[in-house]
Amino acid sequence: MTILTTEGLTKRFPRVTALDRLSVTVGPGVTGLVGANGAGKSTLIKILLGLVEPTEGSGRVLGLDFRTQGDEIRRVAGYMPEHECLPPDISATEFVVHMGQMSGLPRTAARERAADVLRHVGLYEERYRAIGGYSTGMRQRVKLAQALIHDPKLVFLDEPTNGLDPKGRDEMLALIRRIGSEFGISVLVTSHLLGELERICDHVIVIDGGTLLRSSAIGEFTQATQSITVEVEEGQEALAAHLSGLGETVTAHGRLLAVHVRGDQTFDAVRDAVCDLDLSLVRLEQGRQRIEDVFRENAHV
Ligand SMILES: Nc1ncnc2c1ncn2[C@@H]1O[C@H](COP(=O)(O)OP(=O)(O)OP(=O)(O)O)[C@@H](O)[C@H]1O
Repeated sequence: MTILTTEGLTKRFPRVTALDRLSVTVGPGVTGLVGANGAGKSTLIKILLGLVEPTEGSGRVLGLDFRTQGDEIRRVAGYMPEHECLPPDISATEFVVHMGQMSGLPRTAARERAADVLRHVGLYEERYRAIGGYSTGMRQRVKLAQALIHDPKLVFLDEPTNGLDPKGRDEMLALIRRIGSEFGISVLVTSHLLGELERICDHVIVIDGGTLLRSSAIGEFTQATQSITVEVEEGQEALAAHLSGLGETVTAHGRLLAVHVRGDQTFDAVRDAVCDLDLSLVRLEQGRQRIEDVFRENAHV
C-alpha cells in the first residue's frame, strides 16, 4: 500500500532549488525524512499538503493529486509545522477546538475530540491554561494535538523535537511512535538527526540539497551502524595504531575513534588495547550512524 508518492518533484525559488527531481514513495507506518537544514524537508511537506506549488513534477497523497486536490488532502492529513505558530493568550483547549472547527467538526464534537487528543499528548491537566505560559515541550504537544484533532489518516510532523531537552525529546519520540502503532495513523516526521529517528521509524528517507540520497527500511540503516565509538583522554593515535595493527578498521573523527565491529573480539580488542597502553577511557559506545556518514558513503558511490 502506498501512502504518498512524488515523481520528479522540483521546486525552484528565485535564488535556490529547494527540491531537485525528487521521486519518493512512502508506505504506511512511521517514515523519517532526514536532511540537514535547508535540505528541502519543509518545502516537500508544504507541497504534499498542497500549500506550495511545485515548479515541476507530480505526485499523490492518499490517492489525491497534491497539485489540484490540496483541500481534500488537508481534510485527511494533519500538519505540525516547524515554527512557532501558537496564540499566547488562549488555552490549549480553545486553540485545539478552534482548529477542529476549522477542519469542519461541529463545536461539540470538536470539544470532545480536543479533550481526547490533549489527553493523548499528555496535556490534559494543563489544558485550560494560557499557551503563553507553556514550556517549549508543552507548546510542541499543542502543535501535535491540533494536527490530530480531525482524526487524520496521515500526519506530517516537521521537526517535532526542535528545542526540546533530552527528556522532552524522548517523550515526544515515544508519542510519535504511539501515534503510528496504537492509532494506526501514518506519520511522516522530519529531523536533521538520523540517530533520533532510527529509534521510532519503520523507514527512513534521506535528502540533501533537494535530492534523494537514500530511502531504506530502518533495518538497513542500523545494519550499517556496526561500529563502536571510542574516546580516550590522551593517546588516541597510539590506540588507533595499536588496533589497526590487530587488524581492526579504525577511523578518526576529531577526538573520537570509530572502530568497525567484526564481532565480539572487537570489543575485547579495544578493552585490552586501552588497558595495555594504560590509557584513560572516556567513552566506549555502540556507534550510531550519523547523517554525515550517509552523506559520506554516498559521496563515494
Ligand atoms: N518561500 C521561500 N522563498 C525562497 N526560498 C525558500 C523559501 N522556502 C524555502 N526556501 C529555501 O529552500 C531551501 C530548502 O528550505 P526548507 O525549509 O525546505 O529546508 P528544510 O530541510 O526544511 O530545512 P529547515 O529545517 O532549516 O527548515 C532553503 O535553501 C530555503 O532557504
